[in-house]
Amino acid sequence: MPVGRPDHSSHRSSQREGVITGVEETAARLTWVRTEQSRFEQEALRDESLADAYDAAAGSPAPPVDPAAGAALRFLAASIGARSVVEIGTGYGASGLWLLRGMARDGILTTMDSDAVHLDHTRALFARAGFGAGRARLIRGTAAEVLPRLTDGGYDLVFVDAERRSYPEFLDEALRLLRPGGMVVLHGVLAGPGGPDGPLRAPDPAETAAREVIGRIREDEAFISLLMPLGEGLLAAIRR
Ligand SMILES: C[S@@+](CC[C@H](N)C(=O)[O-])C[C@H]1O[C@@H](n2cnc3c(N)ncnc32)[C@H](O)[C@@H]1O
Repeated sequence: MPVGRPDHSSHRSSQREGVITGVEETAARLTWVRTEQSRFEQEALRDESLADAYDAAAGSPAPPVDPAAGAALRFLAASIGARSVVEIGTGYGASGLWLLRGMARDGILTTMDSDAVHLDHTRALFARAGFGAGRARLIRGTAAEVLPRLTDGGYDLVFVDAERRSYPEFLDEALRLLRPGGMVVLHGVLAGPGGPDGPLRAPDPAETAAREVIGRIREDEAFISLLMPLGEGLLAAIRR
């Protein structure tokens, strides 16, 4: 019986089918993930105050954390029963509201922004949401001006969402402010078109700074850390 070339065609077509099935499964899974995420987002936006914050920030140069990242902030604040929280970068108040919703009922949020218009908007927003002056301190100024006035070791959580090129300095300040076991959370650490091997373009100072804090936190055994691909990248770390 002549021995012909082995026929791989059925194997190839079943491989192709396998690949197609795999692609379809991945696509179906992604659709499901997006659907569930958007359900969470829709749920969050039923909260009128949050919806106001997102409306006010739309198209502004102070983009809010997206609802998935906001829900993570609320969760993190609740998980440590945060009573004293510092926020760098108030914006139009979305992240502040998420934090307040997770904090202990008598917790106080200290939030700062260099822009008075953002603070005025957020003060009114917080008041409408039931968080008056007793629950939130809104301070006008740059982080460099305000942070040195805050007490060492006095805070449970520090959230950073402003001027990424200053993240290394903000991390140093956050570590000074946190009590032992406190948590620092930085937003935007995965923003930008960079990739694992570095972008094929001139280095961007904001991205370089973000990479520096990711590296510092990852390599320092004093931290228990978590990098979440939510929003523009949320990096949380607890200092033992
Ligand atoms: C990305 S927005 C914050 C969005 C806000 N966290 C939210 O989720 O709604 C950044 C904010 O930081 C403020 N900002 C930028 N650089 C700052 C600095 N060095 N110190 C204090 N605020 C700063 C801007 O005015 C802007 O309102």
